[in-house]
Order: sequence, then C-alpha cells, then structure tokens
Amino acid sequence: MRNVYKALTIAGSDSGGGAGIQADLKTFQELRVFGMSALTAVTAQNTLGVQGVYPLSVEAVEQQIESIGTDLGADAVKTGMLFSAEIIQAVAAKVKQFGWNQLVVDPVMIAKGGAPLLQEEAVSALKTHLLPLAMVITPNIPEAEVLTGMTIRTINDRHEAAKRLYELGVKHVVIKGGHDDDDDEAVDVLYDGHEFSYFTSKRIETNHTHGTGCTFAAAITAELAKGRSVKEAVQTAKAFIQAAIEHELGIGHGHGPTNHWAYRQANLS
Ligand SMILES: Nc1ncnc2c1ncn2[C@@H]1O[C@H](COP(=O)(O)OP(=O)(O)OP(=O)(O)O)[C@@H](O)[C@H]1O
Ligand SMILES: Cc1ncc(COP(=O)(O)O)c(N)n1
Repeated sequence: MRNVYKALTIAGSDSGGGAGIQADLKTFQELRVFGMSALTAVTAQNTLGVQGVYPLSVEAVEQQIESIGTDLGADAVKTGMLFSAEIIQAVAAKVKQFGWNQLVVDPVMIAKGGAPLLQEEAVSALKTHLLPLAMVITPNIPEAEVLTGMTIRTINDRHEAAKRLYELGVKHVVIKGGHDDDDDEAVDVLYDGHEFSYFTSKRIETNHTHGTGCTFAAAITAELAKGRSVKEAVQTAKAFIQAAIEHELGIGHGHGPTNHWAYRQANLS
C-alpha cells in the first residue's frame, strides 16, 4: 500500500488565504502531504492588514490536537501564530504527549502590517516550553532579534543569533533573509549545531510577500513528514517559496499572497 504522509499545522486562520493555516494547508497539499489543522485564533485579515484577532480557548486548541493525535497521528508538526503563553504551554504539552519530535516552530510575532500576533509576555513561554522541543525553528531577522535580545545586521550576527537559539535546545535554526537589506539576494542561514549552510536565491522585487514565512516553514514540515533530512527540506522549501514569490497572483489591494501552485507547475513542465 502507498504511504500517506501526514502533517499537522497548529496556527491561526488568515481569512485572506495567504498566510496562517490556509497557506500551510495549501503548501502541504502541493507537496503531496495530507494536511490537518488545529486553529489557535481566527483573524479577520486581507492584503491590506489585520482587521481583527479572535483567539480560541485553550480547551478548544487542546481538543483539536487531541482529536488528531488519538486517531490520525502526524509525521511532522508545524506551529505558527500561537498568540498567548497559555496556548503555547498547552501546545507544548500535547507535542510531548504524542511524542512528536519532527516539530517546526515558525515563531510568528507580528503581521506584515504591524499587527501583533503573539502577546509580548508570551515570548518567554515560547523560549522555555516550545523551543526545546523543536527540530527546526524559522525566525525572520526581527523575530531572531526578539528571541536572542541582540541586534542582527551582518551575517556574523546571524551566526551568533543562531548559536544562541541552538543553546535553547532547538536542533536546527534557520534565520531567514527576507528582511535583510541585501538588494540582490535572499539568503537563509541554517545552523545544526556544527556547521552553517546557506540557501541563496535572487531577491525578487515585489509587494506580494504576504505569507512567505508561513509557506516556507510549511514546506519544510511537509518534506520532513516525507522523511527528508532537514537540509533537503530547507532546500525544497527555498525553491518552493522562490517560485511562489516569482509567479505572484497580483490579487488584493495591498501586500498580496504568494502563488502556492507555482512550484508544482514549474516541476510539471
Ligand atoms: N523578495 C524576496 N525574494 C526572494 N525571496 C524572498 C523574498 N522575501 C522573502 N524571501 C524568502 O521567503 C522566505 C521567508 O522569508 P522572510 O524573511 O520574508 O520571512 P517572514 O518575514 O517570516 O515572512 P513573512 O513576511 O511572511 O512574515 C525566505 O526563504 C526568504 O529568503
Ligand atoms: C494567521 C496568521 N498567521 C501568520 C501570519 C504571518 O504572516 P506573514 O507570513 O505575512 O508574516 C499572518 N499574517 N496571519
């Protein structure tokens, strides 16, 4: 019988479909992995910004994860918007309960337009409870700054930040370069506790980058679910997000979503 690989995303809903749960499920599907979700919050959101944030109760989050863990199971798990310290603690407890060690943590803090998606006091809960369980963490530069308390300007700063995050118990750290001031290239740096690897692509000049972080981390999760190594998973995720940014859909009036089917189309021809 053919193996069906399964991935679970624990994250917020983006009504606009470009980020959050919607981006994750689309990415899982595109990479031929069965996607499941546990919602942490509903956001009213479009390409212009976030108009409302409605967190779910801790019990609702726990029960969704319990329902999945006790029946379907998951080959890899991703977390995105977790919103509060209480939700983070509950998610960490469930991840431990089900022994999910292929955990990708995208430490979502702030939406593109500046709306907070994680309460400030929840940052320490993230560091204490969830990061020690993570196989991979995928902060952008501002998120890595908040998590490490250091300013990141150069590639050496990124190396130092990656080492500090590794010290918290994360097995692989990817510090993404979307927010870097390099005009030519977007470079993501991976650290596995021994060496650094670099994933470089041409920087595309576009306004349509809503959900890039979610999509990238979801692609890593899908590839881990299929049994790929972390390095292979990051390589595929980089190609996936590059295609998704390059073939923008041009919808909405603000920061538009990426194109989740572009990678598949590129690989069909
Ligand atoms: N303009 C761009 N051109 C090419 N690749 C990009 C561009 N912007 C971001 N990326 C890539 O997209 C992925 C996400 O990076 P980024 O640093 O933007 O994450 P993020 O800030 O968490 O995303 P988001 O903007 O969704 O919050 C990385 O692989 C990064 O290299
Ligand atoms: C529900 C939800 N989760 C995450 C993000 C981050 O999105 P981005 O990838 O644009 O930073 C978002 N805007 N909304």
